[in-house]
Amino acid sequence: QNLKMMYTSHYAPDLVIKNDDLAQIMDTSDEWITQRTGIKQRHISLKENTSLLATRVAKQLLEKSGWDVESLDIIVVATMSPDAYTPATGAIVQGNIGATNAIAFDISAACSGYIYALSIVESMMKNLNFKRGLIIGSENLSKILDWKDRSTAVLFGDGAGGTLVELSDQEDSKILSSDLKTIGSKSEYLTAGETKTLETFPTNVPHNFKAFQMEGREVYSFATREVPKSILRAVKAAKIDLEEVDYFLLHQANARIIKQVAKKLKLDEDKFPINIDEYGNTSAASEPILFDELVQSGRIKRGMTIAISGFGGGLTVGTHIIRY
Ligand SMILES: O=C(O)C1CCN(c2ccc(-c3cc(CO)ccc3Cl)cn2)CC1
Repeated sequence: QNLKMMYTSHYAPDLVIKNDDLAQIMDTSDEWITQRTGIKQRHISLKENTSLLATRVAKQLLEKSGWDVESLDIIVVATMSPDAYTPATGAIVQGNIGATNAIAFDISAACSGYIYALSIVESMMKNLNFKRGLIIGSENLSKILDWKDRSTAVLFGDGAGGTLVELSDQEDSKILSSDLKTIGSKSEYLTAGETKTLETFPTNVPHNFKAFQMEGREVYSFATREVPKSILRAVKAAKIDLEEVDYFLLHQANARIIKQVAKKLKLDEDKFPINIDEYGNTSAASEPILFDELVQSGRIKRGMTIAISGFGGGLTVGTHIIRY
């Protein structure tokens, strides 16, 4: 049995903050942000937390598919900005949409979260004889950023993207191969939300929540080194040639990184779509948002072979080769 990507959808909050808006509140410029990242604007959530962004995507997917919500067997939300330690954002979504027959939980793999979630859902659906699943990448990064740190605050945005998947006997559409890798020795390079306290019986819980921090140069070089390797491992495992991949959907962390990966693989940049200009870096939401935009625009068609890669906090990297 094979996992088939059935429907895609995405949602970004209405408030759009342009680079010039940020230049009003911190020492940065549209020119610097555009040149160094490719970002022109980002969506910022004022009232919708991570579960609400994810719930909108879930409702859009149920609308688009016509599926009965009670036919869902599993819901996984990939996020590094959950509503809370508990309940899981996925469980909140399950309650919001009334998917009473679905088990629901979160996974935490930062910008590779959607990629890792796809593998977890595929394995659990095959093992537990599930039929239908919902995977959502959802982030409220604006709530965990240090808005005084211009080196990171300008890079991120809020949003959610999701996919309805179905286990099917058909051979036409499936995950051809998966490559997942974690380098925990470099985990300190990208952190957020660490709660430190030295008190034995702390009186003020939660302790001082630590905002997002990143060793940009280290993460940047990790990405340009590890992403091409992950793609090559996945292509080899799929027993196809690199040239047979129609599109490479890379985590939208930085436009220059995406171009550098294309160059390293000696492939045409047209095969590496970029929408970071519109959304900024939305971490776990970035791959499913890009995937939906390419399906909706008709650039990705049934029968095509796509590579979808995530990379970031952990540090983690992962690639699926999917025959769509
Ligand atoms: O050019 C410059 O000076 C700077 C150099 C540093 N840059 C970076 C560095 C790392 C990331 C990044 C972030 C995540 C987190 O989701 C995941 C994956 C990556 Cl590769 C994004 N930008 C921005 C431009």
